[in-house]
Amino acid sequence: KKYQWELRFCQEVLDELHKPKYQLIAWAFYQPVDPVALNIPTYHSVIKKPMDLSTIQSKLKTGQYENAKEFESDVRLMFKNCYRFNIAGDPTYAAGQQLEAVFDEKWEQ
Ligand SMILES: Cc1ccc(Nc2c(-c3ccc(O)cc3)nc3c(C)cccn23)cc1
Repeated sequence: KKYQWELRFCQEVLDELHKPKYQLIAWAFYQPVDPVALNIPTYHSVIKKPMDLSTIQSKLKTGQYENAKEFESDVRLMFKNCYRFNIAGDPTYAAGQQLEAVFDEKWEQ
């Protein structure tokens, strides 16, 4: 199908974000935010649509993305959530900015 190569590129970009060289800035995004573990009980009242790299990976593997646009909007949602919940200048906010820059670089390659 014509979207096959698009989705193959999405996997390539996702693999890039998981590379060890980005671990320092990506690790907070590997798994869903755990409000209990992180002691942020307000998280789910602030963030209506949580998103993270493991959820994106499973959606890609189970054919839940029709095309690259749908994949990209989940990646952007993940970063928007990070900027909405975290405070500019905080480590996680800065990590999100840096990881989004890596994504942008690879995405528009
Ligand atoms: C008190 C407090 C303040 C900020 C945070 N941010 C944060 C987030 C986070 C990621 C994405 C997101 O949309 C929201 C939060 N992930 C973490 C992790 C893995 C460790 C430490 C802090 N972390 C945690 C606790």
